[in-house]
This record gives sequence, structure tokens and C-alpha cells, in this order.
Amino acid sequence: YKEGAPPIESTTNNVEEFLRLSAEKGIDLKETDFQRLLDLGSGSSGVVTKVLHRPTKLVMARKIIHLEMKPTVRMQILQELRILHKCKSPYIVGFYGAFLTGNEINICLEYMDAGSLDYIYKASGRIPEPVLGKIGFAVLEGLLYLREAHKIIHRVEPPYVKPSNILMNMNGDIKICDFGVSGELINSMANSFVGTRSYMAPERLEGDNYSVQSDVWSLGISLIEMALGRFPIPPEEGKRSTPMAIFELLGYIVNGPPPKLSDPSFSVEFRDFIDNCMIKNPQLRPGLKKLLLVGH
Ligand SMILES: O=c1[nH]ccc2cc(O[C@H]3CCNC3)c(Cl)cc12
Repeated sequence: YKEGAPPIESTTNNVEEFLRLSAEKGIDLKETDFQRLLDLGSGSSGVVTKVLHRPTKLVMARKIIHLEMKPTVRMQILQELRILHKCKSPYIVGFYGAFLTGNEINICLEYMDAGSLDYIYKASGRIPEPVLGKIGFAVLEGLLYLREAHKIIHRVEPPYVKPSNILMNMNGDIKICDFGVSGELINSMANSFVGTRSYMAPERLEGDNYSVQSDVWSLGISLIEMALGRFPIPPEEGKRSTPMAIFELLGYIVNGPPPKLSDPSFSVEFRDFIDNCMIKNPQLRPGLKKLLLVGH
């Protein structure tokens, strides 16, 4: 695979084309048809690799989740992942299909050739407001689509709205990935999840029952992070000698004031939008639809 290969049109029609091809030619996704090209990243849910699917010449992102699980659970997970075939939205990463190899689940997804937003903001420093507006809009639309069209709400932990789960391609499309669609997969991974609960809304950290509003908090804190170029807790005041430990950070989220975007270089509208996302009481925090109206 040589650099300089023609840019792959990574839009949803790739998935449509693949599904037509695979139906026509009866192509099933299988391990031996893939050539590994590059490691893309690893998250709480598995390792993601850029791969070439030889039979269709399509570049895909393949997520491999290693799970010791009973055969019944495996089949249940594959069954639930079939829901992903129905998830068609410009704001949701496309799904080619899933297959099992040994103790691994392989999930083949649309390749987003500009990468994840945590990588982008760390490489570029900070993300300008007009782009943050597009990101906010895409994530809200994606969440709304999942909830309305597929009754998928995010009982998942870790919260899947965070910069590393928002992807971009060279067409400027912004899509979310890693949303919890398979209950069994989530349960099987529950004990394996590590890392930052710091995107989690205060009510979730306190163990309150699931509120759809907590994705709004996660979006808000992600937008502040991308706006400032750093995770906004603890606030900048007073350079710390040591980084805040995770339990201290979680305590701060639950007991401290919500993070704010006070930098005057951002518009009043944008700062108001963020303040709304960061309202600590989920009952008072606006829902997806209300925020989408604000955006216009
Ligand atoms: O191109 C992709 N398509 C689909 C999925 C995907 C996931 C990626 O990273 C994971 C690991 C961290 N969060 C998401 C990355 Cl880095 C890229 C992709």
C-alpha cells in the first residue's frame, strides 16, 4: 500500500456500493480477505486498524474486540450488531458487517481518512469555532438519529461522546462511532473498560439512573476541550505542580462548578450553547432537539 494512492472517497456511498457488491457476488467478510495497512488507534472497546478488503478493493476500518465469551453470547452479539446495518445517517460511521475469528469480534466500519478529533485537535492546537459548530451539530443529529430511529440510548459506559469517538474525513464529514448498540457486547466489555470517566456527566458519576441528557454534558465538555486544546478540568487557574488524580477529578465534576468556556474569542452564542450543555442538573439541561434549535 503506497502513500500517494488516490484518495479513497470515504463517504457512505462506499457502504452502499459494498452492500450491493456483496449481495450481487455473495461476498462474505472473512479474515483472509483483509490486508492490514496501518494501526489507527485503540479505545476502551478495541483496536482499530486500517485494512484493504481485497475482493472489493475497499479500504475499511476494522475494529477487533477480544472477548472470552460463551458461544451463545457470541451469537447474541453478532445478532445485535446486525442492527448496525440499519444505522444509516450522514452523522454515523458506516457499517460493512461483522464476523468472528476465534475469540475476536471483527467489526468493519467506514474508514474516516482525517481521523478522530482528539488526534486532530492535538495536532492543530485548537479547533476554531465554525468547525466546533459543525461538530456540535453533527453529534446532536447523530445522537438524535440513534435515539429516534433505533431507540438506542446510551446506557453505555464509558460515554461514547468524546473527541476520540468523533471522526472526520477529507470531505469534511463528521461522524460518531463507538456507540453502544449491542447490549451483550457492552455487558461482556463492562469489566474491561478502563480510562477516562471524565467525560461522564455528574449525575452518571453519582450513579443516577440513565439520562439521555448526559450525552449533552459529554458533548459540551468535549467541545470545550477542543476549543481550548486541553481537557477543561481542573480549570487553568493556578498552574498545578502535579496532574489531578482521577478520583480528585471525578469529585471535582460532581461537587465543583461546571466547566465554562469564558475565552472572549468565542461568540456569545457559542458560549451560551456550551453553558447550556454544562448545566449540572440534568432536569434543567436542555435536550437534543432544543439544542439543535439553539444552534440555528
Ligand atoms: O476510520 C475509522 N472508522 C471507524 C472507526 C474508527 C475508530 C477509530 O478509533 C477508535 C479508537 C478510539 N476511539 C475510536 C479511528 Cl482512529 C478511526 C476509525
